Amino acid sequence: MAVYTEISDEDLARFIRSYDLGSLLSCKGIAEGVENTNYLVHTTKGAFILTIYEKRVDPKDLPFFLGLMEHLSARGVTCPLPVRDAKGRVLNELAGRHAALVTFLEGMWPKRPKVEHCLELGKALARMHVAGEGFALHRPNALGLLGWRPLFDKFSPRAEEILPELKQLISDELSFLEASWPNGLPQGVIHADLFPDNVFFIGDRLSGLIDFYFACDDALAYDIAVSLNAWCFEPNCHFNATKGRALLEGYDGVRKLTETERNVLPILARGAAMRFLLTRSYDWLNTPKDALVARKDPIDYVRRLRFHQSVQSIDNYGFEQVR
Ligand SMILES: Nc1ncnc2c1ncn2[C@@H]1O[C@H](COP(=O)(O)OP(=O)(O)O)[C@@H](O)[C@H]1O
Ligand SMILES: N[C@@H](CCOP(=O)(O)O)C(=O)O
Repeated sequence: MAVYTEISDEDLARFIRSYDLGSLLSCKGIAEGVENTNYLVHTTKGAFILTIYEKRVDPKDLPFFLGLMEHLSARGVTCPLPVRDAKGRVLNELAGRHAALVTFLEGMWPKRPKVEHCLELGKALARMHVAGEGFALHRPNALGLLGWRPLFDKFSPRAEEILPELKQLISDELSFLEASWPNGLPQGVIHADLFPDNVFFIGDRLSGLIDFYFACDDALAYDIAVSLNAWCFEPNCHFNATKGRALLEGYDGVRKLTETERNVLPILARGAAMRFLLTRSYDWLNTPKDALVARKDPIDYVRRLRFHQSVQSIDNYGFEQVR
């Protein structure tokens, strides 16, 4: 459950009155999610998501995230659209924190993604990358290569509480990644957290993307690596080459991958596995036991990392065999 900040009825009523959204009908905390507090709000003018920004969101990044959703939405990507208040502002305050209202998207996220979902996801990711071109604001990836070691340093003395060999594994892998990380790849705005729970479907049709709060400027192919890890492994952490191939084919049909981008996917996938292994490990060790949030298991990302370490070359992922 991700409701960190409770709001009083008076504060909520005052907040909603500052928008031209009619009368407040209901407001319910949303159980899903990890990072921010979300409420589903109904007014006489429709359904909206009220987000109160929590610990990991730096307030100076909020204009980037909210502006990006406006930019993408204006270019045909179905994503939440920030709502402006009577004074034209998208960013407000509630319960002493930064807060915004965005439009509600219909759809459900796929709990067990199928090959067809991966194909549609690949297309949507590429469309988002193309639509992101020309976005005026910039944000470096705070959880990119340069951010990994400082994050590891924050929990490394306790890493063995998760797995005895975790400290050595991360330390060796960071040295490898720092020495081999590719430069010069095509750059753009990436989502950086496009997991199944951030992609909605109505039936087999992809109906929208949400949760742009890790979006940043980085290598476009790194975003594919994040999604390969999140969508193409089975619950037992075995890689599903058919799903991987569908994701890549969907992507490539909209935005052609360069030869170099294809060839470096294995190392980008190792980096993407490292990024989520680090944040999950940090959260595993630091989330209070009574917090109303479901911690994500770091071990799933140890398994993904070990898989990519064993594969090394794009030719060994089994994409060709499923042709
Ligand atoms: N615009 C939206 N439309 C519909 N549901 C949404 C929207 N934004 C968030 N949600 C709901 O809130 C949940 C958590 O949102 P998310 O942005 O992933 O939170 P967090 O950033 O805290 O992880 C989602 O799984 C979804 O159920
Ligand atoms: N996707 C991350 C956690 C962030 O959660 P989200 O609800 O913001 O997508 C992970 O799985 O580690």
